[in-house]
Amino acid sequence: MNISLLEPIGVSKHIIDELAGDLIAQGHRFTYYDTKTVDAGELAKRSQDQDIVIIANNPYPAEVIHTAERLKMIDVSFTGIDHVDTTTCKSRGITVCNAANYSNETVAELVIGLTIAVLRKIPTGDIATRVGKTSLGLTGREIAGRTVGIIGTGRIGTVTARLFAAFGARVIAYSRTKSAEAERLGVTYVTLEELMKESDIISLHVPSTAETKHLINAERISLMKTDAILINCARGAIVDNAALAEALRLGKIAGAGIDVFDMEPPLPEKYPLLDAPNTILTPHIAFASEESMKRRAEIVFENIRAYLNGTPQNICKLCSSDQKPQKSLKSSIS
Ligand SMILES: NC(=O)C1=CN([C@@H]2O[C@H](COP(=O)(O)OP(=O)(O)OC[C@H]3O[C@@H](n4cnc5c(N)ncnc54)[C@H](O)[C@@H]3O)[C@@H](O)[C@H]2O)C=CC1
Ligand SMILES: O=C(O)C(=O)CO
Repeated sequence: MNISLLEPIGVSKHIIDELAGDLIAQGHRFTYYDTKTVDAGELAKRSQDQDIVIIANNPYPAEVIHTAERLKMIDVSFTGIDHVDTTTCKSRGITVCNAANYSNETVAELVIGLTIAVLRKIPTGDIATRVGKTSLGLTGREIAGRTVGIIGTGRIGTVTARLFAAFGARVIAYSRTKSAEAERLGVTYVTLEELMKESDIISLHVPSTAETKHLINAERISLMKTDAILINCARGAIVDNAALAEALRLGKIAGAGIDVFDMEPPLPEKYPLLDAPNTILTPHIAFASEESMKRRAEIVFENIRAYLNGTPQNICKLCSSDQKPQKSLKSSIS
């Protein structure tokens, strides 16, 4: 088989060589590209004559998939596969796998970090200290005793629930599928409306699909308490970010911690959240730790071995339209 890693995945060439060693020994041809590309034409060139490709950040659109006539498997070194044209993959019978589980703790820890940074006004405190000011006006709030609402209790949402529970928060959740682990931790499932109304801290952990686009819109934001905060380490499209920025500016909610946007950073100068008050922005780094980078490289190569052995793992649902929106939890838990 021709196997190509089309762009770097956050570990050194040395680690990639080690991970690809047994595939090469078995007679597979492995190609490694160490330059990033955002150009679909170049991506198509790199994909030509390949049976299996490993991808990362770059969108993998229909035009690229169509030209890669031999393609059988796309190994996405991400958790989210929203940048891959899964409809075309489905029609071509191409298997799409992801790197599920590689960054559960890493993402959940950034959620906690952003929450504390917003509640305790850490960036403002940092600036105040450097310009010789006092702690005046920097009284923060604790996580302990607050209600945290987790939207999407899958792999990352469940770890996030565990960390918040360890801080002494009451954790409630809304999710298409319930997590037995979350329930064991004492998480209570509620409707989305109840979650929006009752939570002091809301953290998003659903994938970006047609159903979750602007799940958090102006109407739902208006249900939030005026002293509540929103954390988004999932995908930008899940939130109507113009509506969020407006709510922050008008003081309808108290703050936000945002790692993901409608586009990948760098953000345009006029991006709505850039001047929103009490808001901390990070440039899509929730996934990125030394530990998670190593894990995801191992997982993508395990995915290839499993596929070649006829026991594929981490296969993704290929069409978001397969997923039914959740109207109320009772009617849709699977
Ligand atoms: N900012 C970052 O660096 C990273 C972001 N992510 C994002 O986090 C997302 C979640 O990852 P995992 O927890 O591994 O996914 P997962 O598939 O384990 O969990 C997703 C959860 O969302 C629920 N869900 C899906 N559609 C829903 C809907 N319409 N309404 C209610 N619930 C719904 C599912 O039932 C499931 O419980 C990824 O899809 C990705 O977009 C993941 C890794 C890093
Ligand atoms: O793994 C993911 O889904 C990510 O967002 C990594 O950037």
